[in-house]
Amino acid sequence: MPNIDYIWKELEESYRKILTVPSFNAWIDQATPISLVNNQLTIEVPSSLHKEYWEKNLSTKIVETGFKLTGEEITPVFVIQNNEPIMEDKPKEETTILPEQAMKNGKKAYLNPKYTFDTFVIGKGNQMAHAAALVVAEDPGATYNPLFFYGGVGLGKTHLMHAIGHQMLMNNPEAKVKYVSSESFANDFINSIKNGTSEQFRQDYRNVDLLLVDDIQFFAEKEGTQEEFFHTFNTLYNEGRQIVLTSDRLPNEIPKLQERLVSRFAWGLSVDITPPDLETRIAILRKKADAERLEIPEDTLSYIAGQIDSNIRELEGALVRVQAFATMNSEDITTSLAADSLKSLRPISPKNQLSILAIQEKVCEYYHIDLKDLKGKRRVKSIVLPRQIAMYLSRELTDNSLPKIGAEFGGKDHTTVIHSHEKIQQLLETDISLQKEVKDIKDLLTN
Ligand SMILES: Nc1ncnc2c1ncn2[C@@H]1O[C@H](COP(=O)(O)OP(=O)(O)OP(=O)(O)O)[C@@H](O)[C@H]1O
Repeated sequence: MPNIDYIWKELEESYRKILTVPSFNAWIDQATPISLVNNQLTIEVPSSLHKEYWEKNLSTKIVETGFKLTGEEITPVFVIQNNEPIMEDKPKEETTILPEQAMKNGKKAYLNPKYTFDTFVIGKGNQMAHAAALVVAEDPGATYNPLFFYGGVGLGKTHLMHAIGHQMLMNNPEAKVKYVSSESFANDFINSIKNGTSEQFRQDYRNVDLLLVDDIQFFAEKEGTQEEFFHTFNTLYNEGRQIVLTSDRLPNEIPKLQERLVSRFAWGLSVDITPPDLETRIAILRKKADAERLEIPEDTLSYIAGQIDSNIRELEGALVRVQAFATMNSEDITTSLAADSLKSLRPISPKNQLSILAIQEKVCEYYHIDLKDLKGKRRVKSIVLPRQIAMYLSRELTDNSLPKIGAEFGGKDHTTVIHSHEKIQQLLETDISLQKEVKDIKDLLTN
């Protein structure tokens, strides 16, 4: 009987022949064979979404190949990884270059040619979002409609959205893809009313195969735009066209978003993108450095990745800064040069350095209460207010998502965090002593 490594290698080879490079990277590369016992092949995958996809689309191949190699019936069993980070230690797949036609169509659809699946590094915080994006790109309108990405600033939501557009155009160059920010949608709508071109507006938005709308939190409070978007959504959805949306938070957390939109957005799949872990940040920098043909030692990449822990846009900015600094001084890029060039960045990004725990501890110290109580459920006023302040500050001073903040407060729901944030925000408008207290705590935290 051939061993598990041999069988897996053969399987990889056969998948390579039938899958696109992004699909191979998303499904096969992210899976790990664990054991082969009594003809049962156990395979570890990162999420339930991966498990479903494997079971539905990829497992027949295992039975087929297994039989060819062993003469026996091999049964695949999928288990979900125990939150292990994914390390990029496998050789890189060759890059797919966008065919010229797909590139042209992508430009027409306002897609950034750099935001493809190939340039996207898969890591712990985004592997589910990446997999969902791929499913939608390969089979638009069929599985997750709408697909909704949410998460903090600069974590790759727009990138994945564009990648879906590019992939769809690669598969079908005739596909009509439209990408807009929610503000552009609102502006187009308002202009169409002003110029009497409502019919054209509708044609533009309702005759597409894929509509990508970025940052829909900016729909908040725009009644007319929401109304129009509601009809656009319905038309596209009813015709089986794919809709992909992004926001910095879940639909039900967007203030003044109409209930009927919130409920429609929940018809599909909402996926959170969380900040990348250190390995992923290093992998992103390495990919970027390779693309720019920069010579950077590994330890320098690790150093830079260690400086910026939540926003990938800032991470890329740091690399550009180091590169510019090296060019200006005609020096090679080393860790000490990176440290010099990033020195001045550090004080202006306290947002990245504060942890929720640091905020909680400072608030406890300030109000003389126990951390246990702050994170607990007691509803006495002397604890409730500091708890709300700590949640407020966690939202204001860190990039953590609402669910993450809730979790750090003894497993509270994200809606509790929203409520607390709103409550303190409201009080701060009029309550002078609270203004002073919050300012004192902020000063203590940032000095
Ligand atoms: N996993 C990743 N691999 C490679 N590059 C990434 C990844 N995630 C993000 N980036 C890069 O980081 C930058 C910011 O990403 P993007 O604009 O997609 O973030 P966003 O989540 O849409 O942010 P915002 O909330 O500001 O709209 C882009 O240049 C993008 O290419």
